[in-house]
Amino acid sequence: MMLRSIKSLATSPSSHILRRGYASEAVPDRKVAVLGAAGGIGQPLALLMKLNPLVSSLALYDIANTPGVAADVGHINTRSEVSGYSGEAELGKALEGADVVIIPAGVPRKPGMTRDDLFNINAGIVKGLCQAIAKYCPHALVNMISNPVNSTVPIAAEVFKKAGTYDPKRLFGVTTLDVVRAKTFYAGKAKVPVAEVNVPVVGGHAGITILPLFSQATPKANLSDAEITALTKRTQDGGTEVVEAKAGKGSATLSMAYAGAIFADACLKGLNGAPDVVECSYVQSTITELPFFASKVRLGKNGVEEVLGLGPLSDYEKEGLEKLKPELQSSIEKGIKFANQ
Ligand SMILES: NC(=O)C1=CN([C@@H]2O[C@H](COP(=O)(O)OP(=O)(O)OC[C@H]3O[C@@H](n4cnc5c(N)ncnc54)[C@H](O)[C@@H]3O)[C@@H](O)[C@H]2O)C=CC1
Ligand SMILES: O=C([O-])CC(=O)C(=O)O
Repeated sequence: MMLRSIKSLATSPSSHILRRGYASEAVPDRKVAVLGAAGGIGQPLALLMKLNPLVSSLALYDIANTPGVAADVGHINTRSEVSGYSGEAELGKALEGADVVIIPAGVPRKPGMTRDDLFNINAGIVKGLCQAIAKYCPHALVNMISNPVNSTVPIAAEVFKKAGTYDPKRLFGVTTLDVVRAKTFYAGKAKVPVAEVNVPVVGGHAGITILPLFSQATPKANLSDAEITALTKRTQDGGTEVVEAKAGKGSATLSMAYAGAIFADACLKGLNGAPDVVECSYVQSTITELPFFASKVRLGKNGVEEVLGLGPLSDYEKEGLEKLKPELQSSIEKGIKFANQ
């Protein structure tokens, strides 16, 4: 309740003094760092995090072009102080004191590529960034966006293990865009208000490893098996749909920034002690035999508070779950092997 009233104060144009007076007491200071902040996702994500009243300090890091993004975003009259950091020598300063680190650094797909085709370049980028996180902000919650998420999260875990800083409660693969898509597509097909829709999406974040659980979607709708199959396929191929539409100019950036901002906001709310913060995320998990798996996760003051189970699955979803396991397992193993060589 208190948080909500502060939020409305923070968005009221005449609230500067009130906001300073109350917000510093009621809303803790939180530093968020975005790594890859000058990119297609990074820029709109920086904007959305600048609009988030839970953020007091926003650090924007990239290998180049960050001063311009930081100067631009920094003129927006919201709570957070913005600073830009460019080049590896400034990475430590960007990370120091961060509560949440969001990583959209790395190359995106072009038509005809799979997410796994990005492995060779992005694995090394993520490894280097995670080594710096282990050094400069080992307790931060890490939100991994860089693809292939199915492998980059296991890479991050191995880097943190080697550094002696690994805490599985603090490492998240961002799969929120799959949920965002599933909600949009379901609302369209079921003709229900999109703002009311909930659909868990489990598994991983590539092709058939993305498993939307439309049998658990609310509000309930009587969709045929053929409609559920088509919705499932569209959700699994959502990224490819955007890659093809952009025709060589990259992959989803705006919808991803939106999804990334929702997930980071949930992490911040959890850190601040808000109750019942639940989002799907790809985390270390024991709900299947796979060591990393996306499912609903309850977020709290230390990151993951509870990894929630899958709930009842339809026969179609049970089949999808079995089909995805070999691919997800091999992407996990590929990440672990890379990090340890
Ligand atoms: N998890 C998800 O649902 C999604 C993930 N992605 C992934 O996000 C990543 C970024 O996508 P875009 O922003 O479209 O790419 P982009 O190429 O527009 O931006 C990437 C940024 O990363 C920066 N970068 C490269 N190496 C870096 C390093 N060592 N440290 C810091 N920054 C570095 C680049 O300078 C660039 O500004 C891709 O791997 C893409 O596949 C994209 C959409 C959805
Ligand atoms: O498809 C891609 O390459 C980017 C991505 O992960 C998504 O849009 O879901």
